[in-house]
Amino acid sequence: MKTLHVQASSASYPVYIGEGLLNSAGNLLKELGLKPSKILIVTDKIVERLYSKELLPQLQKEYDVFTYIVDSNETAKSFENYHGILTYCLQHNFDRSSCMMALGGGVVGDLAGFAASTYMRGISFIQLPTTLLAHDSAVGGKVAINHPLGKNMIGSFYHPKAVIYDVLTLETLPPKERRSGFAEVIKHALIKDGEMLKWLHQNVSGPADIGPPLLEDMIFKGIHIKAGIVEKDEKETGIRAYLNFGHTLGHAIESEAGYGKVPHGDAVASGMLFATWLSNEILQSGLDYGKMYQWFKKLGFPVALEEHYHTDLLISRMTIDKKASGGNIRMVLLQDIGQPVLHDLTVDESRSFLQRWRKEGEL
Ligand SMILES: NC(=O)c1ccc[n+]([C@@H]2O[C@H](COP(=O)([O-])OP(=O)(O)OC[C@H]3O[C@@H](n4cnc5c(N)ncnc54)[C@H](O)[C@@H]3O)[C@@H](O)[C@H]2O)c1
Ligand SMILES: O=C(O)C(=O)C[C@@H](O)[C@H](O)[C@H](O)COP(=O)(O)O
Ligand SMILES: [Zn+2]
Repeated sequence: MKTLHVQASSASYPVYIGEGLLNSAGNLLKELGLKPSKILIVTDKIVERLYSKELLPQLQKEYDVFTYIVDSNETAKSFENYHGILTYCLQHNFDRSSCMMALGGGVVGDLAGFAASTYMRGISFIQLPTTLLAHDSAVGGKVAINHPLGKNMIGSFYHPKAVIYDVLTLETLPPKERRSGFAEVIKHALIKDGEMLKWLHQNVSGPADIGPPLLEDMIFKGIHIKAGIVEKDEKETGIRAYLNFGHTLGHAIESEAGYGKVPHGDAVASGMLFATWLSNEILQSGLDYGKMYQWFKKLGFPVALEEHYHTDLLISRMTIDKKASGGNIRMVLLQDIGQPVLHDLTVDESRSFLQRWRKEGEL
């Protein structure tokens, strides 16, 4: 088992990464000094079927354990499920010393984390990630649900007490979800670490390479980069916005398509291509857009926006992005690999760049 520590301004906690950790979650809780009166495991239908048998028996020996199961996709980050979890906790007499555990990917992590952050003004929360993407979502304390008008619009900053990452669970992760998670791995490399980007490029040339033996290293390196940024800027007053590279357009695609239609990482991959092209246009960064485009294409990411996406509608979604300020759209661009910068564009400029990228960015 490898352990990383996140040392944010308001909280510090361990991230355990290793094989078979779900079986020892009960012992890890004890090591953390947690003695929850009750535990609510929030999970989705697919993950419950695959992994509740690994987690539940040992917890049930010592604790009063309940399970709340949601649909297995982005639509689960809803007001209805948020309300449902809180109601369930009240009905089952959860108190301030109770604990919530998110078993699954970023969807249940964000949903359960937000519920935990507001139930009785905050109860303990543990992340048990089971997707590659969750190397990003389980660390750093952003928790949220979606609004029909925009992604993650209702949320808070609330750190888990620990992240327990059982990498054996990734063996059952479908290729589409591996690819989606790999987008966030690439993002971490692009914004911080040129050497990591080279390593990824050399070792991952197609979808089949997004698996063992590289997965654990990708997770470790990605979390290391993310934790380093969160430690310096927990509440996104500055550099944390770099972690949003590719997300300004990415989130607009997800909400415009309808939640659950486009995997988060696929949308972010399109957004990263646009932001890379834009960096060359605006900052003359000289990034190798062609190489990135061909790599993304081989990996199976959507490299061009499907025609049904209306540019004006995407732009109007981008104006309600959380980074937007003073009516302008704030983009994360790259001066170079590992050198992100924030750049504001007017709505008209954004529209005209997006129109041009849709024509000129497809190779
Ligand atoms: N809070 C953050 O900092 C942060 C960071 C990145 C992404 N996110 C959010 O994370 C969400 C996406 O997370 P995700 O990609 O993990 O999606 P997800 O949680 O929907 O999981 C993807 C799919 O994989 C299935 N699955 C999960 N684990 C599995 C396993 N081990 N084996 C087989 N199937 C498995 C799930 O049932 C689901 O169908 C988005 O809502 C995004 O906004 C949040
Ligand atoms: O942790 C962060 O900060 C991120 O931006 C990580 C992103 O990958 C993630 O998708 C996050 O949920 C986006 O946050 P938002 O503030 O743009 O909703
Ligand atoms: Zn993301």
